[in-house]
Amino acid sequence: MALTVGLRPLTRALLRPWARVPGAALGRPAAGSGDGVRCFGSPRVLVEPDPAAVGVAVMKMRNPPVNSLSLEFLTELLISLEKLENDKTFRGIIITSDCPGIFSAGLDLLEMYGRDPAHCAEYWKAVQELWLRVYLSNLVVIGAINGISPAGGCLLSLSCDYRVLANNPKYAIGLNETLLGIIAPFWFKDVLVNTIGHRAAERALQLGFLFPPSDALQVGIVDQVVPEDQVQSTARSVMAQWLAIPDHARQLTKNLVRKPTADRLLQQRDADIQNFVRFISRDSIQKSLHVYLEKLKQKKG
Ligand SMILES: CCCCCCCCCCCC/C=C/CC(=O)SCCNC(=O)CCNC(=O)[C@H](O)C(C)(C)COP(=O)(O)OP(=O)(O)OC[C@H]1O[C@@H](n2cnc3c(N)ncnc32)[C@H](O)[C@@H]1OP(=O)(O)O
Repeated sequence: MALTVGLRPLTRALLRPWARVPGAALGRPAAGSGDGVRCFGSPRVLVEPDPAAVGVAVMKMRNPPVNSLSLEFLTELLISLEKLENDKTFRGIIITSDCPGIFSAGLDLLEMYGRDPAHCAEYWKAVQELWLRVYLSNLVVIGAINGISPAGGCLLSLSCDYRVLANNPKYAIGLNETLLGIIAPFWFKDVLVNTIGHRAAERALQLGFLFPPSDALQVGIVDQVVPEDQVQSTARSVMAQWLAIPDHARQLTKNLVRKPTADRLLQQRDADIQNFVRFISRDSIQKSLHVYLEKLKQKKG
């Protein structure tokens, strides 16, 4: 039976079909242009132009305590990314965190636990949308990963064009869904397989590996590991290298490489939402989430 996905006005305004082709005309006015200071403020997403690099924006996630991807946070991220995408003065974004020690704790478990099917459907649609937005962005997207990034946080990192991870043993990265008693959806899995290969992904996904920096570099889930105080400067240097390539050639090539993976979701978005809602609504899955949330609470003592 088809689910009725009732979207709230803000989310509805934001979420629209994906048909972006690199180089295609973008239909919205340039956000923030004309005032000389392009700064797309929102409560949880700080976006400012990089003072040291023309055409580069730094996007800082600040949804304390752990940058969990709640529906509101996802919506703000989407709005900021759309503004940047539509502002032709920007060619690249560095995504980083404003929460010390945490890049992102992944999807907000409270959006999936004890919620009704309509809410879960709306939430999952926003998760899909953020992934598509980042994964298919025409901009160069560099992840300056300055904290731990499990599950959805790892997917966000994997969707960047390049990942720089701070060398701190606490900053583990990986798709750890099985540790929560849930599973990574096929498009999370596809992105991991594309990045680290089939066999490594098979092990990592089943065992819910969270790779510390040295292992993360070795398996290829990140591209570079650098001292913590050099993450931002390294991301800037890498950005300069990527921006040296003509945009149209880079964008078309990115699309060539990434479109087949994105299309697998685009061709079955509604079915994916229905599968998610059915799965997450199961008693056994809700029980697993409850146990995991309790463990997080108890950890505090
Ligand atoms: C055949 C069937 C087919 C079906 C197909 C459908 C497939 C669909 C399947 C479903 C897929 C769902 C995918 C989910 C992906 C995810 O992203 S799940 C989230 C995974 N995240 C985590 O495991 C991280 C959990 N958090 C932590 O490990 C720690 O919090 C931390 C290491 C990030 C930080 O530690 P610390 O600094 O010590 O802070 P804490 O005290 O632990 O946390 C502070 C505060 O935040 C709350 N919190 C932490 N993480 C989350 C989160 N992800 N969501 C919501 N809330 C979170 C934590 O409970 C604390 O809250 P309180 O202060 O106690 O209120």
